Amino acid sequence: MTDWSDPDAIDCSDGATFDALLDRADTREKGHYFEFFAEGDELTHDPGLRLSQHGSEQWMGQTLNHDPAYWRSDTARERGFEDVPVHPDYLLACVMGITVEDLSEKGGYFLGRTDVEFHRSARPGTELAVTSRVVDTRTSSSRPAYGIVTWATEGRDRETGETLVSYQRTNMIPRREPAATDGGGEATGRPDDPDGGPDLPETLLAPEGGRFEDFRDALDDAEAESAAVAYRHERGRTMDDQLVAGLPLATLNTARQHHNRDEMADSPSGDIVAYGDVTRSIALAHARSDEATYRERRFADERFHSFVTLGDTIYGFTRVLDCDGDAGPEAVGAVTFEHVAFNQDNTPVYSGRRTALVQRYQ
Ligand SMILES: CC(C)(COP(=O)(O)OP(=O)(O)OC[C@H]1O[C@@H](n2cnc3c(N)ncnc32)[C@H](O)[C@@H]1OP(=O)(O)O)[C@@H](O)C(=O)NCCC(=O)NCCSC(=O)C[C@](C)(O)C(=O)O
Repeated sequence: MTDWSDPDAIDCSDGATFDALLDRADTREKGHYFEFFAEGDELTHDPGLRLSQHGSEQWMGQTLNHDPAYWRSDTARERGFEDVPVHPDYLLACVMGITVEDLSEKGGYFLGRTDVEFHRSARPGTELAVTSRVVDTRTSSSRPAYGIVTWATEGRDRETGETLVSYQRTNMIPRREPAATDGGGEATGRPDDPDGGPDLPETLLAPEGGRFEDFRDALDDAEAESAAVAYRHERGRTMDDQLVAGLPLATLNTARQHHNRDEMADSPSGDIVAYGDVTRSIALAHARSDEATYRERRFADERFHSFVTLGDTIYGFTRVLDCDGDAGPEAVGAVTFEHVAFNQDNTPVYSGRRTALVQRYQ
């Protein structure tokens, strides 16, 4: 009779026997299926994460976000920070990263996010406390293997209890008992146009520079010429392993989509995909490199339209929607942009509206 306490009871040299053994073993599952979530449920996310200067600098370097206020104390102070804070994209990615184990580790893709508000900046060393509330659940009509869940999430400073950032995000989440298989067709790669809104005019203007007045003057010119203020950014960034797998893991984002090629081979994307926050941060970096950003304010209507996989290159396109000269301190004005990230085939992969305070000419 086999002695099951014998360390040699598992014969690793015999592939077929081991295969049969795996077949009989239950898998201790991670994450939750769609059915787990009920509207109104509150979840406290336990993974500890301390925002670090290294993490922030690594994120900024890899995503091309080079705003000196997040690297250097002299510029940080000039811009009204007490000290060098972590970059807001890193903060947001970390707050979301540590929710993944509870909310979306089971799989299914990040579809969109809205009402992203930065309440205060965070210093390196801040320990996070993150909670989420289930806002909405519904089954997907086009992809019966999935449900669609929306959560409201708040990231706080664990020591002071102050809210740092809050948002609502929506994911596809696999159903425990899918109505059918995947059910959906290939992603179209075309952004939805929920309003069926008008196309952009023929004439697209670019602002002369990156200061508040440049955006305001461009909008005034565009109105006079029935044009739009919309332009491309020159830089591109090819998705390598560090971006696709490394950065999400550094934020404790355990979604298999980013680091398990084996599991993802049978998924709708067929391969690992970039964390949405990495893709968006790269496109925003391209846009910020063409503007004198003072402070990030808020994001709305963020959508992830198509997969980004290893080897794809991310470019940015920006449209200026609005300028508000009365917002924020005297030396700045608020500009609302629509940013689109697109790949080497000009396929949009992300879009979202962003309001930032932008410096004026002194
Ligand atoms: C997923 C794909 C294949 C679906 O492609 P499709 O052609 O089926 O597309 P769809 O029409 O855009 O959407 C399917 C359903 O979702 C709904 N929907 C869509 N957007 C929203 C939204 N914002 N709010 C509410 N609902 C939304 C939409 O209304 C529809 O509902 P229906 O099935 O009942 O008709 C396609 O959209 C795609 O390729 N998207 C890109 C996904 C992606 O790469 N996301 C980022 C990476 S995953 C990630 O970062 C993971 C993370 C952060 O780690 C982690 O959550 O754990």
